[in-house]
Amino acid sequence: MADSSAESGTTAAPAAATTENWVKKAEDQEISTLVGGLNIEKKDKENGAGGEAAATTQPAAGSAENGSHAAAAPTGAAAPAAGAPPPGASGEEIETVNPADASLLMKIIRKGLVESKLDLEVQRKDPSSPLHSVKSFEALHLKPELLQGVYAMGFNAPSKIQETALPTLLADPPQNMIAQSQSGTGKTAAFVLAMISRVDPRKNYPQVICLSPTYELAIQTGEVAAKMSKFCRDVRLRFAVRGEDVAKGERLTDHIIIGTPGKLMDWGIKFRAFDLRKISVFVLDEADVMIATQGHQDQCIRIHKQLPSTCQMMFFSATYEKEVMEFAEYIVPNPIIIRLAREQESLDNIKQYYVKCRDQNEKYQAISNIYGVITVGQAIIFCHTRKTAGWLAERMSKDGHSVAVLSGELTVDQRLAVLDRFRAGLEKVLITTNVLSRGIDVAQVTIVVNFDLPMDQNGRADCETYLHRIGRTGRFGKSGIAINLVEGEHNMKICKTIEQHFQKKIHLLDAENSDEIEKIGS
Ligand SMILES: Nc1ncnc2c1ncn2[C@@H]1O[C@H](COP(=O)(O)OP(=O)(O)OP(=O)(O)O)[C@@H](O)[C@H]1O
Repeated sequence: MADSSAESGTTAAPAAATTENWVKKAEDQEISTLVGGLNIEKKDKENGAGGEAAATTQPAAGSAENGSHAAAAPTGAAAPAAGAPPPGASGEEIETVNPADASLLMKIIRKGLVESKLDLEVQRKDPSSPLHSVKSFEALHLKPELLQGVYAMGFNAPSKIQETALPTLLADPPQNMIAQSQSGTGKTAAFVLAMISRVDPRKNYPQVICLSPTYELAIQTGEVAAKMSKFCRDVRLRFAVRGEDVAKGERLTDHIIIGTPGKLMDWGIKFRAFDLRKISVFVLDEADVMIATQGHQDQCIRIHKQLPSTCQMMFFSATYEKEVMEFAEYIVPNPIIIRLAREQESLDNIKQYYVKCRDQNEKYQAISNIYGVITVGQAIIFCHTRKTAGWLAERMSKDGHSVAVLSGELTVDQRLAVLDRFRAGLEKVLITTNVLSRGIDVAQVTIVVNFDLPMDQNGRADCETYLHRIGRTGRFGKSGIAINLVEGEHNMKICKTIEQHFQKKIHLLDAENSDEIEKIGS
């Protein structure tokens, strides 16, 4: 199939645009003097539009492999011609989520702290030793300039994980920590505060290093550090990321280095631009994303080997899988482990339906009918592949509906643009793939449609993805409706498996009860 994106002008923006946007974002946040001084934008251009940016932000895209580009928003879906049969699940790869991209997107679209009502679990070597917890930032006895920075960020009180983690992270003698809690609960702010607090600005050499899995994630963390240390004028930060270089023979005098493992390894081991043996704090952020990235784990271990035994190790992850914990235990001796259980999504407030469709045309018809009845609220439609998403968008657009498309080959900037438009209500319908199955909190979404039922690569029901697509947490506990388009016996089986798995009835939706949707859609 020809790649028609060029014709429609929707080809992914060059990587430099992404980079520029980060710089722009940093400037917007009044930290241009800090981040701007890094000259990222200029260096990227010199380096030919940041080749590594493409490597770090694009791996999920795979657009070169299958040659299909779905559109950015809203109508220019440049996928197969309208009327062409939509691809089934079998012939094509189901779109998978790149953890680094997903994490970045979540960070950017999140509006603030994710609060949890659930309990924090703490494990430590000596359970009888008292564990401090603070209810205010003052109680941490921070340097006044640092406290000023914290308040200037609008943080009034520590989040749940910060209450327990911060006293330990700041304690003397330093203690190692492994902390796990879902994205958005305040981990970054916690370790950044600890990093700044540990710096002795009188010593002109790097004392703290923080490893992030990708360029963009490192920049995000750097932005938080720059903001928080805004009033600590003698604390210097440096990014060790693509586009940043050290001159031959240069010895770094910055206190905190935030970067990706490859670059940090080059600077610390190959070029000896700083002495890893003088590092007193080592932070490993997004450890779960880190180990999902080829080669990063080994690089982290190589850096870690050079650190002194007295170095305080801080290890943060959003998940608590076996692999992550094995890595954590290798890197972090005698840690205090803090875990905050994830708030589970549930199907409690969701009415679930299925519509029997004989073929793709009937599926399309069902979608058109649903579109017709949404007068208030918005809908998200999930497809397996970006090809199907593009096909559906093209067809709906041709029929005069205004739809947005979000799939994996879009750059982060393009995804944000699509989401911003959708959030603003400029389109009623967002067509997407699994790239968005987690973390959607667009409050006004009332209808979720599974154009393709969630299944794994082997064609088995994927109940977890189903829950992520349509479930709501207590926080967003509004009622909603889920509609599953069921085509053929195999789909029907999947639908039944999902029903049994959650022990929640999925009702048949047909002409007799179609007014149900009208009630919810209005
Ligand atoms: N104590 C606080 N009070 C108010 N807002 C906070 C506080 N701590 C963090 N935040 C804000 O909450 C959001 C999430 O915080 P943070 O990025 O630290 O979470 P995280 O757990 O590190 O997320 P991720 O796993 O995605 O990196 C950010 O917008 C941050 O500015």
